[in-house]
Order: sequence, then structure tokens, then C-alpha cells
Amino acid sequence: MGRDGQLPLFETKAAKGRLLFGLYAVSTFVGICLICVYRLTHLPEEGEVGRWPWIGLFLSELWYILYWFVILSVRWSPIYRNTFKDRLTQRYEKVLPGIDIFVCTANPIIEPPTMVINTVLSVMAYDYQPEKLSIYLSNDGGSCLTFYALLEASQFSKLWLPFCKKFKVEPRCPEAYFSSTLKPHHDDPLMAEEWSSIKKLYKDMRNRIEAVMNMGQITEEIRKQHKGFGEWNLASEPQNHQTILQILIDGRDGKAVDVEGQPLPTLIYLSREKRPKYHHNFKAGAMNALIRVSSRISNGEIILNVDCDMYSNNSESVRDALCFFMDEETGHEIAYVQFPQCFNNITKNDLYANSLNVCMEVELAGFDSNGGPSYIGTGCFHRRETLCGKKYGEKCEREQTTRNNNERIEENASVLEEIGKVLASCSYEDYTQWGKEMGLKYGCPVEDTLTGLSIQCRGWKSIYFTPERKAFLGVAPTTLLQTLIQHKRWSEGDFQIFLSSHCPFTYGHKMIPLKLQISYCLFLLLAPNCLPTLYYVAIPSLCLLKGISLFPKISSLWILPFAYVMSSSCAYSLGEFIWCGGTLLGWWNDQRMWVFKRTTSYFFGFSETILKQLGFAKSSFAVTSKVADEEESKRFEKEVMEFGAPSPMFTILAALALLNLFAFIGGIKRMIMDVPAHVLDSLLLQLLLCGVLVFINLPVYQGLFLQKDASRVPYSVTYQSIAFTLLACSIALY
Ligand SMILES: O=c1ccn([C@@H]2O[C@H](COP(=O)(O)OP(=O)(O)O[C@H]3O[C@H](CO)[C@@H](O)[C@H](O)[C@H]3O)[C@@H](O)[C@H]2O)c(=O)[nH]1
Ligand SMILES: [Mn+2]
Repeated sequence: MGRDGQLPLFETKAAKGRLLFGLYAVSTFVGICLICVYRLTHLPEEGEVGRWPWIGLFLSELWYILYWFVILSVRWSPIYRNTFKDRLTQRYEKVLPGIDIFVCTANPIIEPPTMVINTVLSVMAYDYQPEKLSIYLSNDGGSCLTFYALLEASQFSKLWLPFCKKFKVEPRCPEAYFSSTLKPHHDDPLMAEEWSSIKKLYKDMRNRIEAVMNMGQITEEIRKQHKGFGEWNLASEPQNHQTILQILIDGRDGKAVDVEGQPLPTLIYLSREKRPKYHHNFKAGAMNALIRVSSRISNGEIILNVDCDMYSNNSESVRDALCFFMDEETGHEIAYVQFPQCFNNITKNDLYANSLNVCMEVELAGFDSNGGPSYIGTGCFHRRETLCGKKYGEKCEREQTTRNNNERIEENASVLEEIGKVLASCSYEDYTQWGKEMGLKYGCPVEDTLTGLSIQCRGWKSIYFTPERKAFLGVAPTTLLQTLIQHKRWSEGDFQIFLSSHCPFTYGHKMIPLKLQISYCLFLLLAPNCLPTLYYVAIPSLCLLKGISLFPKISSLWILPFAYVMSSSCAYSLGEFIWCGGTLLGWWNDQRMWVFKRTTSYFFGFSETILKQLGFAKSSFAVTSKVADEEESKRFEKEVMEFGAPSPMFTILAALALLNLFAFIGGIKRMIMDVPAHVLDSLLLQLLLCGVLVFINLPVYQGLFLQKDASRVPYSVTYQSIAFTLLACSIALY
């Protein structure tokens, strides 16, 4: 029961199956202790072969044990939330706050404008009073083609919104809706008719936008449709232009209505100023410009941030989020409500492990119970004042950015556009706290994690909410390289936070619970995982070639803890994976990606972070492509691994795969030729490990030797990797 005897607006439930989890944790812990005892008591004497590989292996294992404790503490007691939207409506319908929605895009080629406006339309159609909704599109690509697409969307919304509301359609992203639903049956002839006509109008619009995209420019005729195009006479280069701010729909304007005469949400286009002299700070820079501009135009109390590829799949999400913010008991403590990142282009067995299901279903729910989820960049509702640097419980002093909420904004649209242009200019942030104490933080490729952490360290709580009907659906990378590069950015940014003054253990000391500090390490310490993994996939195999044993004999009892820890961990992760909706083959693919990411993405992420610390490298942000060519898409659908592009990441993958293949063949040969049974006895576990790695790497061999189309491993990579492998093997053997 909440304050004043009212029922709360949300409830919290603990996860089930804790006993089983405890059993797994305790028994595995015993196994781990025994492994340590074995490693210490069986350490080869000084001068004996295998002493150094042994020590290295033990250090790797120690790292994994440390990381296992992190994994365990995140999973200890996940919680799940449930909202009561009817109570919200009953109590607060008249006083619901204004919501500002920020959609970010950065590149018209890899983030096609059709996709961007689909996202925009889906959030315009939220089940919420349109007078209280304002949608901002931030275009860092600076392309007028995106502006044109948004102009089209503003027209189309006049039909789309009433259609969605009249027939309560889901999802409210037109592309997703029309490709997932069939024409409604004749029992509702009215809807069937409207359905067909809207579908046709949507397709016409899409064709117009695509035609313009193919031309690469807009025609004179289109240019005349809106004064805004005039801005591009001055803005020739995407990275060097003035602010472009256009209010396409002004919700306050009585004439801004849909075809049924109902008001429309406000719709605004923004390309912040870009100048070569000024660093633009990637998405964080875009978000901060949006925060300032919106504070003068609509000043919504709540800000929703979505990436341009993450359409709203659930028209009730705003209300879900408000159930947390407006809860009488705890609402005032909550800074942000994070929804999971889900994707609509995951294939059945998820070859590249992009679904992030376990992270979204289990790990973030664990964060929630340990003190609050991190901010993951998209699908997150923020309280505006917390983004402006306010501490929990403090009165907001920085009035320049937040206006009084009751104050009505009276200026007309063109005045607001002029004011906004100043707020989004490069020099506005000079000598201010923006990017430091205010807004999203600069200087880190994972601005989201860093910003979320600092909000939590200012005393705020956060909430993680996974509704049954997914709230947002996005586009996951569709090639191996894109996935690896994305994870490199993440691991690099995360590790950078760990090494910085924002390390949760110091920065968060006494500010957030210890268990949350530890939980953050799950992400922040991903990068260093590359070292033990590289060691584990290379050294035991090389030792196998040489005949050095690093694991207990099969006939010894010491084999038991190794066998137990391996099988219990596999069983646990498989169970968790299936529980989160995965398949058996999906789990296997996930294991493969586990190895691939650790030996490439995290390795590069780790090295670059170190180089950055030493001042040798600068930060970058490789935007993930949301499109693939036709052949690529076909292979993606068929779950054929894509190696097409030459990349040092592939050289490492191929070299490690070949190394294990050679070692495996060498190991088998040794067993057959050298006959004495003790070889088999002392090397079998190593042979098994090597065999599993060979099995994991099957798609790599396929890419090296069998695939003939554009997806094969490039020859340059093949030669390099063969050279590396031969070198490594000969060093090991002689
Ligand atoms: O200079 C830039 C670069 C990127 N973006 C936008 O940022 C978003 C995320 O970029 P994307 O390439 O899709 O990155 P992902 O790896 O998919 O994104 C995840 O990880 C990022 C941090 O690395 C977060 O910013 C994202 O919100 C989160 O979804 C996209 O909408 C981009 O348009 C900008 O607005 N300006
Ligand atoms: Mn993305």
C-alpha cells in the first residue's frame, strides 16, 4: 500500500529458482577451490618443462574465477517489475507530464531515412495526449534527404495517427505493421478499406523517399515544399554547417491537426552546428544539443531517447514508464526507466549472438535488484532534471536549462527556431559544464553507461522494465565484422570507464551499493577477458603439440573438479539461454561468439584503451550499419558466416582456428604413433579442449577453404594467418 493508503502504481517480484541457482553456485565454488589446490600442489618444479605455461594457465584461471564472482553477484537475485496503468489513468490522466522524445541519426546511407521516419512515426503514435508529446529528430548526418523524409512523415502522420488510434493497431511503426499483418478480414469492412488505402499511401511515400535517395538529391519541385530546404544552400558539407532547426509541426498551433481534426504532436528537425574546429562528441553531443533546444521549445519533464533504428513496438510504453515516475511511494527517487534492447532481425539460431537475450532478461534484471540498471543508450525514459546534473534531493540551481514547468511557452515558432539555433551551436558549450557535470558525458564511446553511472552516483535510483509486449525493436548487425566492431566499441568504452576517475569502486564509493559497483564490472571488465582467453585457446594447444601436459591425468581423481566445473557451467548457461528463449544451436553459436569476441573485439578494445591511456590514440565512434546488400542479407538469413572483408580481426580468428586444427591433428598423431598409454592419459583433456575449439571453429575452416562466394575469407587474410600459425608452431616445437 502506497502513501495515503493508495495502491502502488507498480509491483516488484523476485525471480524463481533461487535454490537451484544457489546449489549451482556452491557446488561450482567447491570445484573451483579444488582446481586451485590442484594447480598449486602440482606446479612443475623449477627447471622442469611446462612450469611457465602452467603458471600462465593458473593466472588465466584466477582471472576467470574473479570474473565468475562478478557474474554470480549480478545473477544472485534478479527482480522483475509489473505496472498498473489503469491506476495511473484513474489518478493522473489530467496531469500527466509532457514527454520529449529524441531520435538520433548520424548517416543517411547506413541509417536509411525510411527507417528513421518509421521510428519517428511509431513514437508519434504513442497512446498519449498529443499536446504533451514532442518528437525531435537529431540528424548528425546533416543530410537534407533525411529532412525531406521527415517532411513526408509529418504529412503522413495526419493519416497514420488517427488510423492507429481508431483501430488500436500494434505495432505503430508503419513498415513493421504492414509487413507483419495481413489485410484485416471482411468482418470489419471499414477497417479493411482504410487499411488498404493507408498501406498504399505509405508505399507511395516510401517510393518517393527511396527515389530521392537513389538520386542523391532533392528536386526543385520538392525544394519549394518547405522553407527549411533553403538552409542547405549554406550547409554544403555534412561536417561543416550552421545549425538547422525546423519546427515541422507546432503542436500549439490550432491548425496542426490530423484528418479527423485531432491535435498532432510537435515534430522538430535538428541538425546541430558542426565545425571542423570543434569536436562533436558523437551521440552525447547530439543529445546535449537536444536537451537544450527542447528545454526552450517543449520542456517535457520526461525525456525518451531512442536510436533511429529502434521503433516503438508497444504504444503503452510511455504510460508504463510513468507508472514508475509517478508512483507515490518511490517515484520521486527514480531518475530513469530503462527498457531492454530487442531486435526484429534475429535469425532462428542467432549466428552472431546478437539477440543479447541473456543480458536483457537476466543480467539487467540483476542490476535492477542490485541498485538499478545501467543506461544502455536507447529505449530509456529520463527525468529531465537528472540529465541536467541535478543531485537527488537537491533543488535545481541550474535554471538556465530548465524552465518552470507551469510556464507556458509563448514565443512563436520562428522565434523559437532562432533561440534554438544558438543553443545548438558549437561554441555554446565553451566554458560550461556540458559534457562534464551536465547532460550526457563526453569522451567515452559508451556515453550511455558512463552517464547512467554518474546519475546513480548522484543518489538517484533507476528501474529496469521488461513488458510482455516488447517496447522497442531495433536492427542488430548482420555481418560478423559489424558485430565484432560493435563489441569492440563497447568493451573499449567500458574498460576506459574502469580505468578513469569514474571507476565505480572509487567514484561510486558510498554513493551506490557495493553490489552495484561489482555488477558494473560485468561490462567494464569485459575487455581484459581477452588475455586469459587468448592464452587458453593458444597455449594448451601448442603444449599439446609439444607433448607438455597441463591438466590432470584421466586416471587421476583431480580430473573430477575440472569435469564438474566445466559441465555445471555449461549446463547452467545452456539452461539460462533456453529459458531466455534461445535454441540449442543458438547456445552453441553463442559459445562460439563468446570465443570470437574475446579473442578479437575485446583484444582490440583492450589494446586501444591502453594506447589511449598512454596518449597514442583518439576516441572514435563507428556507427553500426543498419543495411546489408542483397547477397549479404541472403547469407544472413541462411546463417552462413560472413568473412568477406579483410580485417586484422579475421586474421586472428583464422590463425587461432588453424593453430588448433594443427594441434589437434598433431595430438591425434602423437596418440596413435607414440603408443605408450601414458600419453593418452596425460594429454587427453588437452586434446579434448583442442577438439572443442576445432569444433567451435568449423565455420572458420569453411570460410577459409570451402566458401567460394564473396563471404569467403579474403586471400590476404588466409596467407597471413597461415604464416602466423606456422611461425607459432615452429617456435613452440623447436
Ligand atoms: O556521431 C554520432 C554517432 C552516432 N549517433 C547515433 O547513435 C546511435 C547509436 O549508434 P549505433 O551505431 O547504432 O550504435 P549501437 O552500438 O547500436 O548503439 C548502442 O551503443 C551506443 C554506445 O556505444 C549507444 O550510444 C547506443 O544508444 C546503443 O544502442 C544511432 O542512432 C546513431 O545515429 C549520433 O547521433 N551521432
Ligand atoms: Mn544501433
